[in-house]
Amino acid sequence: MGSEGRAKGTTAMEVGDDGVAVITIVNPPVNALSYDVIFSLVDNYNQALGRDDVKAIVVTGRNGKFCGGFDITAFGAPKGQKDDSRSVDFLTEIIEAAKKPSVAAIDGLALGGGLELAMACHARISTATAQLGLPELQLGIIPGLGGTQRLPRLVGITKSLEMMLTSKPISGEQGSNYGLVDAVVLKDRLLETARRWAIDISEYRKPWIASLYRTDKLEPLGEAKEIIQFARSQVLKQAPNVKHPRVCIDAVEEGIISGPRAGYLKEAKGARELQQTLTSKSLVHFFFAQRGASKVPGITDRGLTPRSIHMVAVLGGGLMGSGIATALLLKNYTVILKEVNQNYLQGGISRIRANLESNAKKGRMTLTKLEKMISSLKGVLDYDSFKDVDMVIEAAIEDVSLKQQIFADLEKHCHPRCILASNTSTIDLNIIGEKIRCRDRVVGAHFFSPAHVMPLLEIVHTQHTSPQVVVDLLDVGKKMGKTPVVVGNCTGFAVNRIFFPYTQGALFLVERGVDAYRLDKVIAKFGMPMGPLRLLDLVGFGVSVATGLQFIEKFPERTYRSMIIPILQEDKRNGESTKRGFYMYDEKRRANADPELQKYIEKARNVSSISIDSKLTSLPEKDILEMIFFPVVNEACRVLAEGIVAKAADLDVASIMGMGFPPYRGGIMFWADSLGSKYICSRLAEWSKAYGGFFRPCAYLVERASKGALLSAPVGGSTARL
Ligand SMILES: C[C@H](O)CC(=O)SCCNC(=O)CCNC(=O)[C@H](O)C(C)(C)COP(=O)(O)OP(=O)(O)OC[C@H]1O[C@@H](n2cnc3c(N)ncnc32)[C@H](O)[C@@H]1OP(=O)(O)O
Repeated sequence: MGSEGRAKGTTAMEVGDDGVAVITIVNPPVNALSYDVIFSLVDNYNQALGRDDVKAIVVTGRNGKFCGGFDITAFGAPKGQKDDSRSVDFLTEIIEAAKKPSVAAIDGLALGGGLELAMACHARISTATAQLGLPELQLGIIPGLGGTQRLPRLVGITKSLEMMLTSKPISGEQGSNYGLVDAVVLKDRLLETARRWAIDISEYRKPWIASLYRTDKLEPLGEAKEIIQFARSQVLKQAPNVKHPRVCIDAVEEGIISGPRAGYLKEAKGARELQQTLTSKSLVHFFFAQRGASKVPGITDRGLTPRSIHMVAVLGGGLMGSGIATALLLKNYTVILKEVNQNYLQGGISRIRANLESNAKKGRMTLTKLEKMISSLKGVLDYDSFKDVDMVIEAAIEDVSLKQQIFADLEKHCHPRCILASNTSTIDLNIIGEKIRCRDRVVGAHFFSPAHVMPLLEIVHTQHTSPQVVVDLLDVGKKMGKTPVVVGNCTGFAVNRIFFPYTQGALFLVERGVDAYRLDKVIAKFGMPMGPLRLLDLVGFGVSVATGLQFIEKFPERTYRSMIIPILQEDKRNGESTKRGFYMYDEKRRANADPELQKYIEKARNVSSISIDSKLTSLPEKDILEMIFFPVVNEACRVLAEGIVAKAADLDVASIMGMGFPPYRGGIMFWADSLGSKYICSRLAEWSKAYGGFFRPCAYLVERASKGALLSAPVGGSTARL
């Protein structure tokens, strides 16, 4: 709460000769509204309102950032009743209802409580690039300082619901088009314009507007009800497992039907209750876990600064390589694409162009920008131009000797500081770099398909990789808009290691009599984008067989050997690409159940001498979920215990961004801890007795369970491979 110890942020007030008090929020890095900031803001406001030499007030934020919203680190912190009402009421009572006008001068960002503060002011002046939004729903809560009431009154119900339900901000420029912003100015004119505007309001040359009581932007009641009903049906379809989007819509609706005061009260109650939910705690955990993922002990704490990377070569123009090249071009890197022949090269370039064009079609860039990006791409068939590149990302097929040869060639043709990265998803990097001398430059840059869309980047670090190279790649990853997770070197690294048991568990259950389509439905209902069998179809059986072989070799004692996929392959069923796998696919790539699947499953049972297990055929949903996800938790525990990741939260990020684990469950380890290590271990032990090694709980899990300890509590000892 900040009343004890050092204050967490403050505000500064300066009164000018023009009679304007400028109150500046000072709480780096994003000027969040901590309780100390709120109290200081209230105190300065009261002073300004009481002073005879102050005619009007301008609120702004230090260092080009208006305000990043309520201080998320203070969520759930104990606070007295008095503090609560003081922080909620001051926007309406002290700012909006004051006898002196307020103007918000916005640069950088006005998010959450920051935008709510700005909306309580009587006008908003912004730079064109500032980001304005109410992203509270991404944290499992709703706006709590009047946002659900004021935003619809400033931009209309449709736009406000879109902004809140997607958590996406709009720019100052767009804000001006929608009516959220009163004027857009250059950064160096911001304060001056806001001051003048404030004086103009106080002297009645500009309107004195209280957003809460505006109605001119609201759609007519009948239309409003339809919009709200539509939004409600959409969130029920898209986010059935969480309630905060519905609470948000309810608060908006209350304000429209019963007036802004009633809406405000409904919002305050909803916001307070939602903060205590597991959903919100999970999403807040994910927020900090994402930011924590790029803080790697022993690497990012050495004071190294990233070197500048301009030119990147991508080796291989297949699906992965072209996706990586697209992602680089989108962030203005110069890219060299190398292929083995003209045909493949042309194919790669066409794929990149198609990716960029699809971005342009969605209105994300102009055609001029697209052409400029294409002009930053050079296709080559040899290494002649590699002497100038700062980083190479190899994205050739998963063939060890081919990759070894490529890296040996790269060492000859690239300058000695060039970073040599491989996009391999499973192969040990020490083997890939075996034939070269400069192994400190070798690093894994594991992107996920499609690379220009998927947000995760797994940075794989061997015992030879220099910390500087990891720091450089972290910087490139962030500039590409990815969330990087740094992991140690092993078969499958972190993501594929924990992903593998997910599909294996499904094959195990199906072979023993669980209905394949029911299984997928149960997993999708839990919140995964699709069930494991649909996923196997999507990825293609070739990839899963290749990965499976690596796992059988490395972890034979716990790799489940199912015959279903090889038997499907015998009939040229390779998944979605062949229009048949576990499902059959129509022209529109829609997956439909295939009655013939049963025939293949029965054949697999015969070949492996497995019979249907009557205990499993009518397994309740809860047991299906646990039998699929507990082996994943078990493998995640091994990855943590081996020091492949620095902390459990990294696995939460990896599972959400790499596997599609629902973010509102906080990630695989956070979710597991919500169930308890004891319970998970006991279930695995029970299944392992009945069904063998695939389910056997690992030593780490057994140890945590015996103490009733959290799986995410820091790991002791010196096993770390980072
Ligand atoms: C009552 C109200 O209705 C409730 C609210 O306001 S809830 C809060 C609403 N605000 C938000 O959701 C914004 C959350 N923040 C963000 O989206 C992004 O951090 C940002 C767009 C502000 C900045 O992004 P970026 O420049 O990439 O920097 P980023 O690394 O994310 O953040 C910088 C630091 O600020 C911290 N931070 C960002 N927003 C914060 C906030 N609202 N509270 C506390 N810390 C915050 C981050 O944790 C990070 O800390 P670290 O350096 O120790 O890791």
